[in-house]
Amino acid sequence: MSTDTFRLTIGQLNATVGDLAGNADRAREAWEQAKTAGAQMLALPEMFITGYQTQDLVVKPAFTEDAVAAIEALARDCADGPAIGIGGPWRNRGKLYNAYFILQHGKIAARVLKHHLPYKQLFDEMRLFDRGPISGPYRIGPLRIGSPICEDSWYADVAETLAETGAEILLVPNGSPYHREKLDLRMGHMVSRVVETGLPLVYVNLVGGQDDQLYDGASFVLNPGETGGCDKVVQLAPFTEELAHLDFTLTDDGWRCEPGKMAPQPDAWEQDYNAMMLGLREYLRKSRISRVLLGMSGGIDSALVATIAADAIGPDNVRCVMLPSEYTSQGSLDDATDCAKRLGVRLDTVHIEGARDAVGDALAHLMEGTKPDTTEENIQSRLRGLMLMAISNKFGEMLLTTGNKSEVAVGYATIYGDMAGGYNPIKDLYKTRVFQTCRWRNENHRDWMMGPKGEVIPPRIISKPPSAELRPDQKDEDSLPPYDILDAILEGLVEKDQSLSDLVAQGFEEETVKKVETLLYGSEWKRYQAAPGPRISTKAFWLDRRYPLVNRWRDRL
Ligand SMILES: Nc1ncnc2c1ncn2[C@@H]1O[C@H](COP(=O)(O)OP(=O)(O)OC[C@H]2O[C@@H]([n+]3cccc(C(=O)O)c3)[C@H](O)[C@@H]2O)[C@@H](O)[C@H]1O
Ligand SMILES: Nc1ncnc2c1ncn2[C@@H]1O[C@H](COP(=O)(O)OP(=O)(O)OP(=O)(O)O)[C@@H](O)[C@H]1O
Ligand SMILES: NC(=O)CC[C@H](N)C(=O)O
Repeated sequence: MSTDTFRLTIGQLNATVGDLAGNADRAREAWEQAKTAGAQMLALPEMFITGYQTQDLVVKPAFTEDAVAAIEALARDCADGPAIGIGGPWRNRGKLYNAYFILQHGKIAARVLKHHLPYKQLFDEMRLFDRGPISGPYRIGPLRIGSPICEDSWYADVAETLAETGAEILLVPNGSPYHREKLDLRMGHMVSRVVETGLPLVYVNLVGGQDDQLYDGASFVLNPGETGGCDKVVQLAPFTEELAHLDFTLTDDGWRCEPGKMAPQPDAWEQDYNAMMLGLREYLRKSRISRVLLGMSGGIDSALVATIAADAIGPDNVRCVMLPSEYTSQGSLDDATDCAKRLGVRLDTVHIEGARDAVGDALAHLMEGTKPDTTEENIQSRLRGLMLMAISNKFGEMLLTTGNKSEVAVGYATIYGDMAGGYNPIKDLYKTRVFQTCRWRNENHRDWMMGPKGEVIPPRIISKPPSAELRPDQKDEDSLPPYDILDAILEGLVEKDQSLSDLVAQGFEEETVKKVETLLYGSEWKRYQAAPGPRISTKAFWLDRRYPLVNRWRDRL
């Protein structure tokens, strides 16, 4: 065997949390391909055997025992061929580690332990795992490989120690979730590691969805540059499963990877749309649900959710339901029909006036003497939820909710009403971005979309003023600030953790800023009961931002 070349196959693959046998099968298939391609090693992402993130499941000893048994079986099955690097949990002397297992000649030949445990944003690994010591490099054939595990590569020390102890390349297995512009952030850290160590770096990321998280893949390889910088020589596409065979050659300056595939990276609008679509597709597939339904009001939010659903699982698997009352305008009826037709999805109609009157009659003796208020509006929303859940139960279709991030942030939705449902594809998309996303989808079609090409969202739906149509002539802007102002204030409070005085200094009115803060803190309890949805920002409402449900603190101005 040559001592100055090395073929490394990387698997940018999709693992399912808890499906140990299924994940091991995927690893075996990839190994067969690596073997056929003459590779000396197959590298899989972080925690590939268990899927990622496992949350507290990994704390259960029976689960980690099963995971390690699956890794040992994989080692035995793949004894004769390339080595395998695969992520999994490792329990030893009362401690639990996030580890990378190196399988060779039928056995676990080495174990690398994660040193830096991420605990910010959506991560809580300090709570789950023990911090491992910095592990040294391992040898496969002619090559000494160092493997900082994901977060380990965001700091200088692990890579530096590996370089000092003889690593000749850095192979970084990752479970790195998507958010807007994440690739640039990762690239910044990885370029630093290459410049500091002078070693080539292979970044292998998971792909697929897990709960609210999207793993976008987008794996890449960096070679050290001649003048102290570095060169990207391989870039895989985001959001797709892919195996790549990387050829390393020993040069006078050390090991270098031959240039390979350079997949273009789509712009942020496309990546966000892909993430929301894949988030829904993956949540359904991994939950073994094949059909969805949603209430289609003729408004923009439900139109976008219907479009994402049609793209995710095909128009034939999406049912839209119009549930009109006397406040529903002819325009809304026409727009819902038009949108459903353009998307090729089924549209049913269920009237709510009769049920609403029946509820009103049943409650009349208690409500006597009270004035109409949001109570009556919420009854309509709840009746829609009830009807939609009945259809869901009868036909096995999961109900989607349709609240955008601006509404979710201020609690502008009815609990047990339009909040009823299992998954919300636009939960992390501010309303101002909803408009732009609809325009983007109307102008762009990709082969990963199962819905039709063209202007699938009627332009009128995009241009009309948003309304909940729960009373005559109602407009969202009657009770909320205009969405451009609302979203800018929310981004300040949520994404940037700014103070009210920061926002007032930026020119927002004191009264508006205070109102938005009151609505945001006052609706924490609602979000706790809300459906999950794909995370596309750095502060999604779920694991990124964990606020008390009871909270009397308000910022001073
Ligand atoms: N901390 C807490 N923990 C648990 N429950 C709490 C609570 N605080 C109030 N509650 C309960 O929650 C109830 C109030 O919540 P809820 O019933 O939802 O009602 P509420 O938030 O008062 O009203 C719903 C709002 O959403 C708007 N909306 C509704 C539907 C669709 C849209 C749209 O355009 O998308 C907008 C509607 O115009 C209205 O402003 C109270 O009756 C109270 O019992
Ligand atoms: N007439 C209706 N028929 C069917 N579903 C409805 C109807 N009205 C409201 N809904 C459901 O409740 C959700 C919240 O609706 P609402 O119209 O009150 O506010 P919205 O946030 O502006 O949403 P949209 O932009 O979809 O209208 C809608 O997205 C839809 O799923
Ligand atoms: N799994 C990890 O360690 C991920 C943490 C890392 N900072 C990332 O988001 O990419």
